[in-house]
Amino acid sequence: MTPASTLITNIGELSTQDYAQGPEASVLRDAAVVFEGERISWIGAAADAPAADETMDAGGRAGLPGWVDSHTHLVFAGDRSAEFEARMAGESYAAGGIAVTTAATRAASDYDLTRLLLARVAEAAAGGTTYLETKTGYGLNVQEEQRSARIASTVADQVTFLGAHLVPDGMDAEEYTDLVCTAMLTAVRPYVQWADVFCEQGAFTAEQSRRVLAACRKAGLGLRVHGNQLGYGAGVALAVEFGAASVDHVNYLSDDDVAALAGTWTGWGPGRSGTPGTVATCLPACDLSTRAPLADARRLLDAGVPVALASNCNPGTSYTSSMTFCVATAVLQMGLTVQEAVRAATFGGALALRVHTGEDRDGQRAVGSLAVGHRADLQLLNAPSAAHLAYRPGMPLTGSVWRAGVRVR
Ligand SMILES: N=CN[C@@H](CCC(=O)O)C(=O)O
Ligand SMILES: [Zn+2]
Repeated sequence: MTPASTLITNIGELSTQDYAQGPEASVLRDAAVVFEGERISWIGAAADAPAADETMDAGGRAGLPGWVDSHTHLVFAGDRSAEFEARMAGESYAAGGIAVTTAATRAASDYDLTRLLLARVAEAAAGGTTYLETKTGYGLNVQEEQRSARIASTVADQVTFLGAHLVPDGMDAEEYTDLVCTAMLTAVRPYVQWADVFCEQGAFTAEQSRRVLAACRKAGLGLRVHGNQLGYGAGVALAVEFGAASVDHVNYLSDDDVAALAGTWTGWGPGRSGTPGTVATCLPACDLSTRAPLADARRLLDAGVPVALASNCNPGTSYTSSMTFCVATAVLQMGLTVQEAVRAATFGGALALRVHTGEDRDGQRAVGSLAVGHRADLQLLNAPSAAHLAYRPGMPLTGSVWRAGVRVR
């Protein structure tokens, strides 16, 4: 049973990602945290910590918010390791592989799809992920997209409708786009908070993407876009035009794309209130698995665009939910500092999902940073500092993990 209050003390380095007092003040030494139920009730110097029902000594280990994985595709069945092997032998990635997963997903029972999803979420939690979004997109007809959305909504923190992932075999692209915007949208609507579109050659054109985004916005959904993954294109511009919360992949960006994203953040700053703009979500595990150029997160941050790091866990382009792998790659190969990478994988993801604030909205507490009133999502590393995530890549550094005050590892 979870005690009413828990004190975790002797945390050698606590990266709170709470910029209310500025970035420097967000890393505490010799710190402690108190959870009451699902929320953080106290945070500060270990020497000043109040008593609690239960105490845990962190032994000088590092603490940080649980990872917020803002981009996954976890509702699927089947295996595409042959496609991966072919890619490693020189084939290039094409959106058409999605059809293989669609066939396997449609053939799976509700029980099997739920079991697979639960196992993937448990794997992510074991790696320190305490909040995650997942998408539909392997059903691709009204009944199957609704089924994916329904199953996802029982397990994931947030669900995104991605009916516009690929035009299924045998359907005309225009007719399918109409279906996504009408009957399919109505069928999934009770189960989802967001809509997404794969705006790319081989998937949906800019015009089709625009129709999907307009219909989903009218239905009251928040928007996100898979954009600029396989080449330069309209994804970023559309995301900005529609006020999307994020545009994801962003491997091929023109100067205009970067400037447009930066423009959405005018008047907003970390630690201050204001209306957030469009987050650029980088997916390094996907870039490596598709042998694509790593998204230029350094350029985005330097231009003033907040970046999220996410796993994009899916069977085609990124079959891993390891956020520690993404963080290590961002530091070692994408030019981010350790704190920038940790921030992108915690606060950045929360910003992309609009759960970064401290308001207790519909039972939703802020995640992605550690402060009084936020959800008690904490991970302790088997290391004295967050730097070890990149200093010792591939090592089993995830120690204890709490999600909403409950120990999950
Ligand atoms: N790019 C589009 N969708 C997924 C890949 C889906 C698949 O190939 O199964 C992605 O984000 O990479
Ligand atoms: Zn994706």
